[in-house]
Amino acid sequence: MSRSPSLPDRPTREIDPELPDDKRLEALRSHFYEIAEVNAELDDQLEAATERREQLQEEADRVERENKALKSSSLYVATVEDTFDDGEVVVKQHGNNQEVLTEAAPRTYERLDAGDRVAVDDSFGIQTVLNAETDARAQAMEITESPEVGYEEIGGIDEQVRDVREAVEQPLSQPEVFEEVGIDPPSGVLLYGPPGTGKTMLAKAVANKTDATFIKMAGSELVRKFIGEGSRLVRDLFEMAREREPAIIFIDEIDAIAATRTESKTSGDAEVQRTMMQLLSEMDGFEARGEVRIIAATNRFDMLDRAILRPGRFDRLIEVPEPDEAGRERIFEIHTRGMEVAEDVDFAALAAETDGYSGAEIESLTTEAGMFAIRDDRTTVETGDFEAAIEKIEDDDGSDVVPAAGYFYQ
Ligand SMILES: Nc1ncnc2c1ncn2[C@@H]1O[C@H](COP(=O)(O)OP(=O)(O)OP(=O)(O)O)[C@@H](O)[C@H]1O
Repeated sequence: MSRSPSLPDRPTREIDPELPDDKRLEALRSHFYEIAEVNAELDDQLEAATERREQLQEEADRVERENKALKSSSLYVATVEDTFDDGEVVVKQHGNNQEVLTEAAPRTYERLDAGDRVAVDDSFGIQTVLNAETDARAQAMEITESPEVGYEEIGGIDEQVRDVREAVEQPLSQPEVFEEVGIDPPSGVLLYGPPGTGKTMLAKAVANKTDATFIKMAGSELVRKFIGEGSRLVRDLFEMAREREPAIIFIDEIDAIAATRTESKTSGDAEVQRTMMQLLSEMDGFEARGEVRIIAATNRFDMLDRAILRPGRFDRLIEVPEPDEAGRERIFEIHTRGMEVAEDVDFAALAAETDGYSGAEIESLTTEAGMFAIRDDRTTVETGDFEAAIEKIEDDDGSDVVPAAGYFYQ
């Protein structure tokens, strides 16, 4: 923006009252001319300022119009492939991968680089350059600075907790131990087992214990929601983790991007392949002793492409099974800690009755029991409430709770 011009000095002149009249008149006249000149100069400046104000107002109106248009119409996300000196730009639209030569307004053009993501309208006019907030990156990743989950809140999988602490926590909290012994800690840890058994909790608890940033990305979302952006988001994920060290990267439902290759050659498959290749290359280029640890989880171990299990990738496998009876009893205790529970409620008996329940199912059972107490106008939850909750859950399911079907271990 141009600087405002400085104002001319105000002319001052002392006129000696002793001067003869004609000399005084002459002096006054020339003072008057000086003032008139300054006045003319100020007039010019005022005119220029008014003109500039009009320009700025026009600019403000234009930005407001653009803003409204952006809010009211749907735009498509595209990636800049190439820029040319004359303001022309090649963009590739996400989803259908259509490449288009378009033009960018000079102001927008100045900010564009190949690889940037932009929003384009129906006629491929570039409306805006996407920044970090509007970026898929922000939506695709869940970032928590040291999540509030402790190991003591995880029941029935003590052995798994110990394994994860050894493989993920220790390399972060005591890297010197690995250095002294001269070994690299496991590169990545894969937690596998049925849904709702505490895999996410475990990853969060490690982040909490090590004061690490927890960055979660769901494989299924990469494939469903961010079509065309998977490999870039995986790159961003690792970059983000490096920026926020110490960090735990948690890739949930990794089977969605790392499933065994199928015969079909649809473009969707190719996209998933690219995402997985990016993941593998990120892991291969990873500093094993660094301050970023990677945990992935899956309910479908049988579907995984073995390439991701090679040494230097997910080379530590930890099975997180459904809790056994003692584990279920512990989980009942954990999830009723904050509840008013009648003295005679027998968690061991409830555990015996809930064969096949996962941690997540026991959690919803305790909530359901609490609801029965509320319906009955009580603040204390009784055995009958738990029984009613079990009945309700099993009725809703149409049968006994069955362990998640369709996954197999090695
Ligand atoms: N072992 C457990 N001890 C205590 N609570 C548990 C346990 N497992 C699951 N839960 C409860 O269930 C919720 C969901 O568990 P979590 O998200 O960790 O499961 P998950 O194994 O990651 O499941 P998914 O495979 O479906 O992502 C937790 O927030 C917790 O309240």
